[in-house]
Amino acid sequence: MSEAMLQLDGLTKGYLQGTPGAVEVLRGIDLTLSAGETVALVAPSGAGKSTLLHIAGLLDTPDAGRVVIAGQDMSGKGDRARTAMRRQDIGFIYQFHHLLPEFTAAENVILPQLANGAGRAAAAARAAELLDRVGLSARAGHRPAELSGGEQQRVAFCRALANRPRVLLADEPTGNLDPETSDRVFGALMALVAETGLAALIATHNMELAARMDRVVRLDNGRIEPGPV
Ligand SMILES: Nc1ncnc2c1ncn2[C@@H]1O[C@H](COP(=O)(O)OP(=O)(O)OP(=O)(O)O)[C@@H](O)[C@H]1O
Repeated sequence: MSEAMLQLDGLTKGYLQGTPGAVEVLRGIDLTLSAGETVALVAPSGAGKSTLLHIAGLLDTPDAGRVVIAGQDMSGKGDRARTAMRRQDIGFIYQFHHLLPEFTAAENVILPQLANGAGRAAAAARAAELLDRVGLSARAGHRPAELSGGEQQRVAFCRALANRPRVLLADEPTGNLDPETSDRVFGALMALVAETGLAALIATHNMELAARMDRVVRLDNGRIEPGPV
């Protein structure tokens, strides 16, 4: 393990403050992931997992505390700096994959690379390599509607890793995959983590997968506790 890649310091976040429905979701989150480290985030429903992933991924801002990515403190940074960091250095895999329906699997993996300044040939080669690693070469020309849910999820995985992010944030990335495919996708993810030194924070309810990561942490009552769970 080497330098900190994702550092969350004293994050707090509440909703509807000052109203009777006020909820304090995060009450002081401290969590650091090193380069090449995989951490399973386990949380009961409603504990604030999405809130935490959104703040870590610069899609939302905390009430207090800071998010440091690859040594850069992102608190107080403007929209442009946050967007640039998100595009270059953060990969997201959502529970619902949000693929672009009018584009093929390959194009869904190519487009974020073009947006990040890659050339077309290099982007296409990278997309082909990633799709191959998750067993989808034969589906590269299919649109999302022509793919199964698990196949769409695998495309989302390739898209998230296309720009070689330094941080990967995932919400149940293997949630709707059968055990064998889940194993394959997880294996591909682990290999990519080892090759690229990215830091991966992966929310999952799958204890078997969680146990294969470097560390398990539990989010409960607004705080992070170390595993076991
Ligand atoms: N915009 C909002 N306004 C008010 N309350 C919110 C808002 N977003 C989330 N909450 C509340 O904050 C809490 C945490 O929500 P969050 O979506 O982060 O949970 P989660 O752990 O991801 O849940 P799940 O695993 O069930 O998807 C919940 O009690 C939710 O009702």
